[in-house]
Amino acid sequence: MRTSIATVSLSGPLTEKLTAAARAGFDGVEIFENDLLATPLAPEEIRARTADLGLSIDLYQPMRDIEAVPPEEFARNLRRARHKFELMRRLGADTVLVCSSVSPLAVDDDALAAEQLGELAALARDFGIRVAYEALAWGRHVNTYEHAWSIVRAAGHPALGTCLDSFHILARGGDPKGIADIPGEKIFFLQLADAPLIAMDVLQWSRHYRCFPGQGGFDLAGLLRHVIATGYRGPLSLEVFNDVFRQAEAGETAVDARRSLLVLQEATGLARPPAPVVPTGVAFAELVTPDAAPVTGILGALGFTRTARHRSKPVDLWQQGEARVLVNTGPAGRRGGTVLAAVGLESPDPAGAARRAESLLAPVLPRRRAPEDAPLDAVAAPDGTELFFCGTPGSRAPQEEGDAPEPLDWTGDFEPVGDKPDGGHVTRIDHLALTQPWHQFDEAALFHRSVLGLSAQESVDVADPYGLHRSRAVTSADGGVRIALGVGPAPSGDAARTQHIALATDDVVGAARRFRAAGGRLLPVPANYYDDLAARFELGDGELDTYRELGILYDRDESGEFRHCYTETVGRVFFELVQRDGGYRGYGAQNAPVRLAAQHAARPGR
Ligand SMILES: O=C(O)c1ccc(O)c(O)c1
Ligand SMILES: [Mg+2]
Repeated sequence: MRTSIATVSLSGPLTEKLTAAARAGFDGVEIFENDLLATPLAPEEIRARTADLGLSIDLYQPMRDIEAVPPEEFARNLRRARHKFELMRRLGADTVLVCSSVSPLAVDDDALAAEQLGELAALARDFGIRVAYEALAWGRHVNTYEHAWSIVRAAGHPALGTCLDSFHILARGGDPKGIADIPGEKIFFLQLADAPLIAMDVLQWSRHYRCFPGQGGFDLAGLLRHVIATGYRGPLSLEVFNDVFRQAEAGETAVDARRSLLVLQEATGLARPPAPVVPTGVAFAELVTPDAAPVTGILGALGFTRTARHRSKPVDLWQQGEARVLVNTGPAGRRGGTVLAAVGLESPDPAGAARRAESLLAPVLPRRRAPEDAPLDAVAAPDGTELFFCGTPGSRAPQEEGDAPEPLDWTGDFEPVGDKPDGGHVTRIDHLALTQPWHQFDEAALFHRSVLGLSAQESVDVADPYGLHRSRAVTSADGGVRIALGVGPAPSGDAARTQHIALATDDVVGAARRFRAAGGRLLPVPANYYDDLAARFELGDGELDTYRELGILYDRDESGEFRHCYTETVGRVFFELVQRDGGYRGYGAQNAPVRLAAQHAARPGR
């Protein structure tokens, strides 16, 4: 089916919105009246511009407060409509959206509404235009899709149909089953928007918090199935009023938007992108840094050993158990300080994972970053983190003739340096925590969920001394891959977007002691935290003292316990040591405000 996006969903002047929509691969746009009023382009120029970009103008909107009004008012409305129909003729747009009246002049009289909408449709038909009548959730008398449809049916005019908008239907708790009662050819337009499930005034909710399908809590796939069943074959159009998208870069938002539609189309059988290939583990985390010493000092104190060096680049492999950290001092590090620039994901089918990613519009990175590198498939996540699809441990290039020569084992690029591991306490990477740019949190969650096939957990808010920090983990079923996506208080520059590598250990006390004995500095935690811990939990003898001494934080849920502590921060990056016991699945969110405050306090200059 054709895809479309409302210009109100994107930021910038109309021309930028159109370019962004076209580049992201949309087939058409809904032009919002405000965008038209504000552009210096004549309607004919907009028409030419959209045509050049390969876009159709699928809808002009909105026309407001038309129906169920006294005759003299309706005469004025028709005059207004005639102007707009003339404009639409110049634009080359053939469908206009009329939303249900919010005017105090409107009366609760369906017969009058039907009669006047019929008259409007008769006028529209003279211009070759169709009228799509939409129930706003806060319409004065008409606020459900069933009601709007019953008026359209009563009017019985071929140029009058209805426009369904998922937000208005689902925000009021409407049942989309009834959509099946509408003949497909009378659904003139379909607008799709999701929204987070928050209790608030429906108009404010609609105008500020809509989001793209899959980013909120509505069952859009369920609704869409009902619409498809009617035989509707018009565009799937995104109409998303959102305060963040109004500010974010239009090109990025448009890609996020199109990805959301692809995922929705997949969920409803309208599209068949390559199936997701869920990663099974973290092959490596790669730090890029202008100066290796601070990072390798921490890694060494944590018990990591430099086991190998890249054959041709200034990249070292530091390893402990199954945890592998690459330290790259190449040119990239001279730009942005110390950052977690790349993640290697172990995949049972790296090429399939890459095909999935590409089909969902993930930017594909060159397979070889240098001629001597193993040709790994890689894509960029929304925050720019490079994701490499690596083979699973032990996987080799297919050896038989005709097989693609894929050296899936990236470690082949590395030459052992002979240093032997000396027995630290770290076993593997438990999770990676990546703070996202302020405007990309929802996009990042949808990206990791849909592109990588990970499951998104509940989003949690934690207090930071300078604002709120939101966090949402995306994980594989067995916890082999866990990525905690976060977003800090806005506006936060790149430097404030911390990233951390959480390292699993079976003995966090031993690991912390080893780190300290080797000269590492753990994040100090205030005494008040431990007084509170004593009040909340009955811990064993001496346990609390040990935690207090080392700065270990503690949490417990129904299924298990969590103990964790933090290193100092280098550039944007720090490390966490975590010990999970029992089936604890969280990340210590309860402790995050204390940790965030301690990190602020530890910043140089405070
Ligand atoms: O918020 C509004 O006014 C508005 C306008 C047009 C729409 O299609 C809509 O869903 C809402
Ligand atoms: Mg709408």
